[in-house]
Amino acid sequence: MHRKDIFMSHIKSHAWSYVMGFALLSISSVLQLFIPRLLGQFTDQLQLGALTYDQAVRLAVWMIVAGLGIALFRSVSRIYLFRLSRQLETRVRGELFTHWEKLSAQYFNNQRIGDLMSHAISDVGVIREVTMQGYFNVMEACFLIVVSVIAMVTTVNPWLTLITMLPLPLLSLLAYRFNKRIMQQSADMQAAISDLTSRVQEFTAGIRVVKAFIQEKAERMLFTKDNQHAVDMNRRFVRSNSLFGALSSGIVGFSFLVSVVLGGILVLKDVITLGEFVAFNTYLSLLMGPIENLGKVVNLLQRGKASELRLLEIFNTAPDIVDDVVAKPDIQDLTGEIEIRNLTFSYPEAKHPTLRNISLKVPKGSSLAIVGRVGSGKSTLVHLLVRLYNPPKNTVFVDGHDIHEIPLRTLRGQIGIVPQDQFLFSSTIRDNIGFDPNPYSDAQVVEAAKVAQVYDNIVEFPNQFETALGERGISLSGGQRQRVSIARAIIKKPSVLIFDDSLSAVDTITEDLILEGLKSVMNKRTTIIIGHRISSVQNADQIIVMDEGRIVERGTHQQLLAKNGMYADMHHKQMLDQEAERQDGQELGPMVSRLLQGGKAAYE
Ligand SMILES: Nc1ncnc2c1ncn2[C@@H]1O[C@H](COP(=O)(O)OP(=O)(O)OP(=O)(O)O)[C@@H](O)[C@H]1O
Repeated sequence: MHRKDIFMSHIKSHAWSYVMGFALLSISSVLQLFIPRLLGQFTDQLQLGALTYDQAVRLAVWMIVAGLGIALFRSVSRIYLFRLSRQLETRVRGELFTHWEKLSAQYFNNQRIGDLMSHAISDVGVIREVTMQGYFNVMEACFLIVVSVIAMVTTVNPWLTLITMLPLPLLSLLAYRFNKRIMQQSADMQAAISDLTSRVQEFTAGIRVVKAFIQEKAERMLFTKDNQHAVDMNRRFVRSNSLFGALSSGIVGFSFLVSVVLGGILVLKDVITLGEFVAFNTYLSLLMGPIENLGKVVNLLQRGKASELRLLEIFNTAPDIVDDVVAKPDIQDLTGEIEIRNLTFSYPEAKHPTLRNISLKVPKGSSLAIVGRVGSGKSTLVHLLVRLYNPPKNTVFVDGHDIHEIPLRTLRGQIGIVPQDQFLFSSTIRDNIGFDPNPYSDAQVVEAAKVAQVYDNIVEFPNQFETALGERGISLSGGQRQRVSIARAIIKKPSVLIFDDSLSAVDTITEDLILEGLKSVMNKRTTIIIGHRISSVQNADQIIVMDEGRIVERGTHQQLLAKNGMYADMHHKQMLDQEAERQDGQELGPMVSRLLQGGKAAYE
C-alpha cells in the first residue's frame, strides 16, 4: 500500500486526543490574559493612590491562582500531547523495522549501515520532535496571539495594537526566505552523520584487517575528515538557525520599541491609562516567547518534512520477495526433491547473466556437490533455492512445485543453509544455535553441537552454552564460528541442508567427522555441499563443476576423474599440494628433531 504521509494520518487517528490536548492548552492561554489585566488594575490603583491593603492582597491571590492554573493546564496538556508523540515515535520505528524485515537482501546490499541507522534514530526522532515541540509551540502561539490581540484591541487600544503588530508578518517572510536553506542544510547534516556512523561501523567491523595491515593512521585520517565534515555541517546549520533566531528576535524587539514609544505618547496624551500601558506591554511580552518559538518551529517543521519524505521513501519501497500470488498455503511439508530447468539468472543491476541455462535434478535424500572457480555462480545457485533472490518462474522446483508456489515460510523453514558468511549474533552460543522460530530443548542444542563437532570446544568455555559472544562472534575462532553456524542449520533438521563453502575453516579430520555425523542426521534428507576441497565433495552422489555460470561437468567422483577435465585437474593439483606438504613434513621432521637435539645439547 502506497503511504502518502506520516503526520496527517497520525493526527487523524488521534483527532480527539489532539482536540482534548489543545483544549487544555487553550484554557492555559486564556488564563495567561489575567496576569496583564491584574497588573494593569494594580498600576492604575497605585497611580491614583487608591490601592488598599485588601485590594493588594486580593490582586496578589488572583495572580497566584492564575499562575497555578496556567502551570496546571499547560503541564497537563504537555503531558497529554507529548504522550501521543512518544506513541508515534515507537510506532513509526516499529513499522520501519517490520518493513525492513520484508525487504530483500538486494535492498540491503545497496544501503549503507550509517544511512539505515540515521533513518531509524534521527529521522524518527525528528518526527517525534515535530509532533512534540512543533505542534505544541504552534498551537500555543496561535492561541496566545488570537486571545492577546483580542484583549489588546478590546481592553487597551485598537490602533496601538495594529501598529505594534505591523512588523510581525515580516517573521513569515523571514521564515520563507530561510526555508530552503535550512532544509538543505538539515539534509547535509543528516548525510554527514550517516557517513560518520558508517565509518565507525566499518572500522569496528574491520578492526582486525585494519590492525593487520597497519592502517590505523589512514583510518584515523579518514575518520577525522568525516568527523570534521559532520562538525562543519552542524556548524553551518546552527549558524543559519542562529541568524534566523536573531533576525526574528530583532523584529519582535522592534514591535516592543513601537509599543513603548507609541504607548508612552498615548499615556501622556491621556488616551490610555498607565495601567493599560503596563497591561499592553505585558500582553506583548506574553507573545514574544511563542512568536520567537514559532520561527524555530518553522525550521523544525521543514526538517520534519525532509525526514518524513526519507521515511516514506523506505515505506514505499515494495518488498520484491514476498509470497507470490500463486503461492499455495497448503504446501507445508517438503521432502527435498529439487529440479532446476533451463535456469538463466541475472542480478538486477548486472549486465550479463550470472547463471546460464542450468538444468539439474537432485533426488530426495541424495547429495549434490558443487565445485568451480571463484565467482562461477555456486552461491547464487543455492541462494535462489531459498529465494534470497527471485529465480524466473518455472525454472526451480522443489517436490515438483515451482518455487514461487511454495510459501516463503515453508521454503525457508525446510531448506537450511549454512551461508558463506557465518554471521553470529551477539547473544549466547545457545541462542545462536537455537536461532529459529521453533523453541529447541537443551538436548537438541547439545546434539546439534555434537554433530557439528563444536561441542568439545563449547564445554571448555567457563559458561559453556551460555557463553556470550561479542558482536560478529568475535570470541570464537573462525573454525568454531563455522561449526556453530553448521549446528544452527542442523538443529532444524531441514529436508534440504546446504553448506555454502562451510567446511573451509576446519581441518580435514574434523571435516570427515562432521560429514560422518551428518549422515545420521541427514538420513533420507537432501544435502548440497559447495566446496573447494575435493575431500569435502568426493563422496557426493552427484558432483557438478561450474564455470562462468554454466555447468561444465557432472557425474560422480570416479566418473569426473575419468573425464580428465576441470575436476580431474583440480583433483590432480590438490593431490600434488598434499604430497608436497607431506614431503615438507617428512623433510622437516628430522630437521626439527636435529634442531631440538642441538637446542637440548646447547642447554645442557
Ligand atoms: N548481489 C549481487 N549483485 C550483483 N552481482 C553479484 C551479486 N552477488 C554476486 N554477484 C556476482 O555474481 C557472480 C557469482 O557470484 P557467486 O557468489 O555466486 O560465486 P561463487 O561461485 O559462489 O564464488 P565463491 O567461490 O567465491 O564463493 C560474481 O561475479 C559476483 O560478483
